[in-house]
Amino acid sequence: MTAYVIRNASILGADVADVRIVDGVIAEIGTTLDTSDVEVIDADGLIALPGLVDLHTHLREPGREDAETVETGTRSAAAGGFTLVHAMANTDPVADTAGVVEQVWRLGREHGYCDVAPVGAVTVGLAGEKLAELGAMADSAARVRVFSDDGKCVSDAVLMRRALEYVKAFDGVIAQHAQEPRLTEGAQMNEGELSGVLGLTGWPAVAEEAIIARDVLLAEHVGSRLHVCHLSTRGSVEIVRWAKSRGIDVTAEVTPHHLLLTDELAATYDPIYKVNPPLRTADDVAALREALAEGVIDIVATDHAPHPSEDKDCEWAAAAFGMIGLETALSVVQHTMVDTGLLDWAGVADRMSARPAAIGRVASHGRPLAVGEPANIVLYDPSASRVVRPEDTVSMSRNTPYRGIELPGKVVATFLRGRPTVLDGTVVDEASVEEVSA
Ligand SMILES: NC(=O)N[C@@H](CC(=O)O)C(=O)O
Ligand SMILES: [Zn+2]
Ligand SMILES: [Zn+2]
Repeated sequence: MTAYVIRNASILGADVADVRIVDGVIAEIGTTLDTSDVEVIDADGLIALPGLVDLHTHLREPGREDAETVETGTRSAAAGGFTLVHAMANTDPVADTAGVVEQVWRLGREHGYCDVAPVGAVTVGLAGEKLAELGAMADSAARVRVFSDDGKCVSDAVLMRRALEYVKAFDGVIAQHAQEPRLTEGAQMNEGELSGVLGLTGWPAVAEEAIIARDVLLAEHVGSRLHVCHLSTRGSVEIVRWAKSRGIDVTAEVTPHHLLLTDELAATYDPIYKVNPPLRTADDVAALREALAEGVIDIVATDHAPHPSEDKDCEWAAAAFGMIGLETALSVVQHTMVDTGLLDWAGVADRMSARPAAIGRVASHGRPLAVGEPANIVLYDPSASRVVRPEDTVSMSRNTPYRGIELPGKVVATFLRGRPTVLDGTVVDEASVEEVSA
């Protein structure tokens, strides 16, 4: 394996140092390291962060390979600075057996752009009727620890209780898509004054908050671990804050789009802004940013949801919910959290690498940048900027809500166990990379 010295990187946005990578591991960190017999990566002006970890990615394979595959989705992830993504279970077939999760895990290993940790479904076929083989998925080669019916809510309280109880045996977590189904029948956008004006059925905040309130109480009752997917309202923040103050083992994520965009975009009737949960108000956005800074919201997760143009380029009511996000996540977090003074780069590393790995119980990612640790590293230029163009995306799908928007920052390089998956801002093609040792 090629050895590297990354020269003059600002480690977590602080001290400037050189980083030596040998055999996939951080071998030395210091100033003016010897560069004989290594490839030198010039990181002047760049920030070094630990490889990012996404707890919520839709890779679409198996079943919707016209939207994304494990190969294209992990390329997109690498381009965004990620070294591990958790692949959501709402595929076709659903990832509700050891066989399917092992297939997804194996595809991730084969393509090698970033690691893939499959999420297992909570219920068979996401149908919300009976528990899937949680234990078999946990014991499989994929070692599943995160279970979710994402896209659908586990709305039956008894099933949710059973699932929370079951995963305790292997330290798993239930990641809930908090959406009370009866309160959101036919829902199209955030419920408020604007939904009335636009004539689109509203998705009230209470539909999210009621499920989160129920679930934190269930998690407390059975002494288990709950994770809240894509939390989107001020009221949800207050419930999670209350639950944490009681010692309930709950964690929560916010997406980049909910940190930046608001429901007013629905007035365009452009379904690029149609997402679940819906874009909320500016007041919600302010609450989400503060909660992420404070740590009440633990992590940023992309909810990268690729859809082909035929599922998005149609009238609002008929369009699919979801937007892509892997390649813009770090830029949106810089814009909303760092450039606003709410979070420093060490905080970004915590919310986008260390904590998501900890929630997913993945020991080999989210590690500090320190000697002896696996060389999962992203080099990021915070002074760069770009106007987002859908045609520049590495993802197979083009449904980015940031089209035409100027965002700061650029991922210059990503290293996965010492092997560059991105160099000079470009994904390193498989053919030209060295074989990773198994
Ligand atoms: N977020 C979305 O709007 N869509 C997701 C499902 C989900 O995350 O709930 C999808 O799978 O497309
Ligand atoms: Zn969801
Ligand atoms: Zn999702």
